[in-house]
Amino acid sequence: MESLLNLPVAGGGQIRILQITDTHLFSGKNETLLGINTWMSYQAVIAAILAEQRQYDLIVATGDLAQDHSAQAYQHFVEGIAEIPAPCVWLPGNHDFQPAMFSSLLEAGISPAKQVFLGDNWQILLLDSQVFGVPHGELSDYQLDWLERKLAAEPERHTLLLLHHHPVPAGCSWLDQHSLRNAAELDNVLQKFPKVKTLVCGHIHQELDLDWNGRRMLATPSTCVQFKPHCSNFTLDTIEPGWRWLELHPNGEVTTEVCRLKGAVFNPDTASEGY
Ligand SMILES: Nc1ncnc2c1ncn2[C@@H]1O[C@@H]2COP(=O)(O)O[C@H]2[C@H]1O
Ligand SMILES: [Fe+2]
Repeated sequence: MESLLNLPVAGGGQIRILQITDTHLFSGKNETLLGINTWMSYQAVIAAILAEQRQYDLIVATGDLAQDHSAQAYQHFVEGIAEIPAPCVWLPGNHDFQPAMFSSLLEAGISPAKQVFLGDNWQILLLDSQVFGVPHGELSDYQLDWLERKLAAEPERHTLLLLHHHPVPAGCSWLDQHSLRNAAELDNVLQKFPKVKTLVCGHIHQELDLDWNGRRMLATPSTCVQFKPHCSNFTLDTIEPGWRWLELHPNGEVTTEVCRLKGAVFNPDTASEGY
């Protein structure tokens, strides 16, 4: 688990990251979540990413990759991601089953590294905020200590911090009960490290770009169902599945954009009340 991935960066030092999140895949490729076939929407997202012809140095998968705990679901994830010519790293979400996730992804050559050096200026740290069996998140003392050690050991590097659960209210009260419960403890650690300016999460199935005590907190659409922003009760959105690219600049700045599929091909069952 302590393994470090050290990736060279070509050209002018710009680092190009692709974020894929909340694929919610099943063991069967015909299974659906709230009316959307998650394998088909994932495949459509991968095809759209390839059609854009952007180059990536790294893919980050930010949790809820499987919906049913099965090894096959993780193998389906690999089948899709293998089409994009870049290494991939991952972290778990509330729905993931880490024994199957770890071994299926490792067997496919996907590194379990939770620290990635990208050239000389940047690192990516991936946190595990899963509390097994419940939708909300929490960072264990081990995770918080690990984070502090990794940040303290690399004071010159800019750090992009990834975790599944949102540490700041998203504005949907039904989702905010499932947020990172001990965000204040994360904040305490990060206050010592002002070079951590950007956090990226998944989980809330919507695009978000908020300030969190002077840091930027980004959230990204799922590759399947979308949740409607600013709703108190569970509400699906009919906006298309998506993904995010990020460019990390040598001076610590981050450029980013969310992209979505075109055309209303994947229509969720808006009458459903949860899962
Ligand atoms: N109707 C609901 N009310 C509250 N939470 C829900 C509802 N339906 C699903 N959830 C949980 O909310 C979570 C938000 O995103 P997840 O994909 O992690 O998984 C979801 C479920 O665990
Ligand atoms: Fe989640």
